[in-house]
Amino acid sequence: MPETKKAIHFGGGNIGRGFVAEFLHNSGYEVVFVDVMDSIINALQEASSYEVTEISDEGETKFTIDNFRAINSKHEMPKVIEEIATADVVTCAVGPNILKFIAEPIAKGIEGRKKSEPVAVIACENAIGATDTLRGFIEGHLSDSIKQDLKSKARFANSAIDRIVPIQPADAGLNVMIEKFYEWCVESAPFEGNTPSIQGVHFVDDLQPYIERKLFTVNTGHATAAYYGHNRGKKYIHEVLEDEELHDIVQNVLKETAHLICTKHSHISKEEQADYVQAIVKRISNPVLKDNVERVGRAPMRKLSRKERFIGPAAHLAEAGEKFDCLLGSIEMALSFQNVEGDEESAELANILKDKDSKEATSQLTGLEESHPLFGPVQDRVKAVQGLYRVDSVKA
Ligand SMILES: NC(=O)C1=CN([C@@H]2O[C@H](COP(=O)(O)OP(=O)(O)OC[C@H]3O[C@@H](n4cnc5c(N)ncnc54)[C@H](O)[C@@H]3O)[C@@H](O)[C@H]2O)C=CC1
Ligand SMILES: O=P(O)(O)OC[C@H]1O[C@](O)(CO)[C@@H](O)[C@@H]1O
Repeated sequence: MPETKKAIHFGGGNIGRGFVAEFLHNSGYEVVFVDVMDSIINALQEASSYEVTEISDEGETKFTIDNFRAINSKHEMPKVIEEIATADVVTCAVGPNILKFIAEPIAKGIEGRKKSEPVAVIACENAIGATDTLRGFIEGHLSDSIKQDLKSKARFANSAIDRIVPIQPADAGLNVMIEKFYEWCVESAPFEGNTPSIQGVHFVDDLQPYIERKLFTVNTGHATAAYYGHNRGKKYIHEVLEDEELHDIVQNVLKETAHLICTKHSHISKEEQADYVQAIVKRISNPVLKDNVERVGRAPMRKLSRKERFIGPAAHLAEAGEKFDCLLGSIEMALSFQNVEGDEESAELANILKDKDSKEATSQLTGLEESHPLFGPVQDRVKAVQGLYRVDSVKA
């Protein structure tokens, strides 16, 4: 009998249970969830299965996920390390800011590797180069000798992951309702011909066009809808898209990023990108998802950072002397996403905008250099949100 494959997955949240674990399970892996939230781990330890419901225009399809275990890394870190030492795959969907916290057990599992085959490490976060970032943190915990021969112990592949998983109803327990559409692209080169077998994953030679197209279309459009929607008092994303003015704003922002994507990645034609944009707008307009603007807008400081969905494309466009004023509107709305209940970054953003002058705030929030052609236009939006035009001009 063939040996069962084992995947360790950090983050038993929405995308973890609903997407990553579903694919791993359907590909024959035993999934070991690792999380720090007692309620999720206890529920996973008590359950023998849960349900993933895919929803689309054609109706619902239910999948049962079983063959999993769960470990609470807050209390049982040695067990986590032990599991990684014998795993085939390690994935995570914890949020880009959490990668540094999961690096140490992965490093220790790699140090204590008991399998002759290297473990495949794939971070499933909405960020460019998330696996590279995780690898950097992992290497900080590895001995020099292991680092020199890391390829024989672990292979690291970046990925782009796209599927909308809204906040689940309070009584859903472990069950997850998820859109039917998915895209999970993973770099193939790090595996040197021996890619892990995960059904539904699209292994690609060059991830850059996929991750940029995804982040600068799906996430730019979605977050634009969220921030404008929050500003206009909308509750759900589909309500934002039902508003004609806001719908046009989202489409116009995506015209700017489409121009960038087609210019930068010449094999993506204007027609192909236009179709992709309309498919995305249709996805995010789906009322069945009942996706809250606060969920989609969560973590505004991460979303305003240098390589992310607004500053990333706007900086490229500004450098090329191209139009980016619709993206500036999204940036201004993101800056206005302050003190939202349950969102720590939105409170920190409010404090920065209150305590710092516009130059310091622009620099801290966006990571742009003052000499960058985008700096001035963003600083103007920062000033507008601060309502400090006169104070700033006195300071300058
Ligand atoms: N929800 C979505 O539609 C999509 C989310 N993503 C990405 O997936 C990631 C996770 O998103 P969601 O699942 O929506 O969030 P979530 O909040 O539902 O899940 C995150 C999970 O990580 C856990 N966690 C936090 N710190 C941890 C640690 N130190 N060790 C282990 N687990 C830890 C949390 O307890 C939580 O269960 C994010 O990077 C997000 O950008 C990507 C595509 C779609
Ligand atoms: O934490 P983030 O970056 O908002 O990730 C969730 C986003 O990813 C998406 O699922 C798109 O794949 C959107 O639903 C959502 O806006």
